[in-house]
Amino acid sequence: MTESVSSPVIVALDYDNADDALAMAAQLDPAVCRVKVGKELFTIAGPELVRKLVAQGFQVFLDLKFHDIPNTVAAAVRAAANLGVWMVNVHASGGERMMRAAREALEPFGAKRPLLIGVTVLTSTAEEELAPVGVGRSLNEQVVALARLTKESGLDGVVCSAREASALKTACGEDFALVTPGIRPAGAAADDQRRIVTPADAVRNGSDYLVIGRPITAADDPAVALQGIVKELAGN
Ligand SMILES: O=c1ccn([C@@H]2O[C@H](COP(=O)(O)O)[C@@H](O)[C@H]2O)c(=O)[nH]1
Repeated sequence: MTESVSSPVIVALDYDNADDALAMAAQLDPAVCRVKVGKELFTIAGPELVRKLVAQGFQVFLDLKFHDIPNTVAAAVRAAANLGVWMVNVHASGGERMMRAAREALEPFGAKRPLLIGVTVLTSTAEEELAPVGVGRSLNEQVVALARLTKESGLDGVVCSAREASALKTACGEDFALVTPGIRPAGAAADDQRRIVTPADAVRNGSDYLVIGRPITAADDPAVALQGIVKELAGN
């Protein structure tokens, strides 16, 4: 696995087959960006594809957002660590006992363990969608509360929108990693995302890692799109 990666970009390999994902990866440099395998690709291509990406030198974020009873989540996170991934995540709303079980499952991996991250509120969620699912707090309050719980449970950071990054650095400290999807270059379509931020603003707000899918993978030339984003960040 590449030890140092020059940009904070994590390219979301959201494809419905392994060949397309590997073709995209072939256009990427593991010294420049990381890659993310999510639910669609993992369901279709499974652990073999993850092993291939790791063998190619990529730091792989396995974005399966586990949410289950503590014993099941602990076992799933352990299985992810055995694949050699760099980062894995669980839903913070699974609660402290679930998150602590996941963290403890990684103890035997020592310094080689993946980063363990809690998902706060999905970047596709808008303020008005919280009340119907029983959340009475404001979106910002909910994100901060879940991030604090994630930190108290011993995890390394959270997934959030870069809109909340500054508040979370204040609430949880500089070392608490902020992983932010919902990144859109100026003028790009929001698609199904609701809390979007440009790459440069995300870094200015305090994001540590920028998860970017369609603005790169659906571009006419994905390598050029990535280069443009990396350049924008370098000028930051
Ligand atoms: O809150 C979240 C958590 C995960 N994601 C994932 O990130 C990418 C974003 O892709 P885009 O094409 O750049 O919108 C995708 O894989 C999501 O599953 C997220 O968007 N928001």
